[in-house]
Amino acid sequence: MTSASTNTSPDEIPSLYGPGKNVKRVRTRHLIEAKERGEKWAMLTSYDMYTAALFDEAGIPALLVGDSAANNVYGYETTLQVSLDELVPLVAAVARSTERTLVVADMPFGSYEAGPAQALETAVRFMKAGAHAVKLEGGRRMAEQIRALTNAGIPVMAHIGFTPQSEHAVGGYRVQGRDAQAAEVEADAHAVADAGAFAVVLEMVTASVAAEITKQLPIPTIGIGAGPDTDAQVLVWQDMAGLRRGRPQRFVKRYAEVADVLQNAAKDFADEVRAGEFPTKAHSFE
Ligand SMILES: Nc1nc(=O)c2c([nH]1)NC[C@@H]1CN(c3ccc(C(=O)N[C@@H](CCC(=O)O)C(=O)O)cc3)CN21
Ligand SMILES: CC(C)C(=O)C(=O)O
Ligand SMILES: [Mg+2]
Repeated sequence: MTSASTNTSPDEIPSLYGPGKNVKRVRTRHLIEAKERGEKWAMLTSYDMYTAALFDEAGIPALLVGDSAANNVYGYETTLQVSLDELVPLVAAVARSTERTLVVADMPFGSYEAGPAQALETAVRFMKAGAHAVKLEGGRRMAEQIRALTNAGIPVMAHIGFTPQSEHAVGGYRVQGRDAQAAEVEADAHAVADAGAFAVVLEMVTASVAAEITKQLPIPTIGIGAGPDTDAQVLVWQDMAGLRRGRPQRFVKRYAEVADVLQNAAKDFADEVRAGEFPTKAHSFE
């Protein structure tokens, strides 16, 4: 994609691939090197061409095609309902629309739990669609899958702490790592790093446990509701940009009110059509 849609030159972007870095395509090693330099970075979700191109041009070094497409694209109640067939075309669209960002495909519920062979089959579909890495939920219990994918040349981002796909086993949306549970989350973090994961998402983990894990692991930690001390942060873009209405989760900060902008545009359009003000001669053909 060209930069026609923004006026930001790639050279001005203060990021992993900013001035002097000249990184053509962000690789997993760049994210690991950023940790070594103490450079923090941001990941966003993306599920379509325009957001992918805009976030790529904005210097976001990693984009996640999340299974959160379930409730942010497809209108399902939870992530449990979205299928691999529904996610593959979104991964392909994001991959086609970006030049430099690392595209991570989130493996949906039911597409990897059966074992390494199933996980490999799923990951291969995503890589053929254009992904550069895959993500899966689970710590110690997914070590075999992480190792199998890594051995096949597929970078794996792990996801521990609160794992939405296991909502029903976990007993709801609950903060992980309090009290005695801290040791469990830490054991998961070490297990995924030892199994070969290049990064790990920590979701709704207490800030102190996330900080401790971040200090101990050689790979970057990416927090969502995990406090300020992880190496990176991730948010669902519709939450971050205020496209999703309603009370945001505690861990969300809204950086725009896109819902208002978009709805006002729709209202203005409809008002002008009703009033006979649109289209004018300028929008018409002789
Ligand atoms: N739009 C969206 N944002 C997300 O962050 C997100 C998704 N969708 N879908 C997949 C998962 C589900 N996630 C979620 C969704 C809701 C809460 C939530 O309601 N949290 C409340 C209560 C936490 C508590 O019980 O203490 C909060 O206020 O943070 C948390 C994680 C994170 N992911
Ligand atoms: C919230 C992030 C980490 C995620 O897994 C998703 O968007 O599906
Ligand atoms: Mg997910």
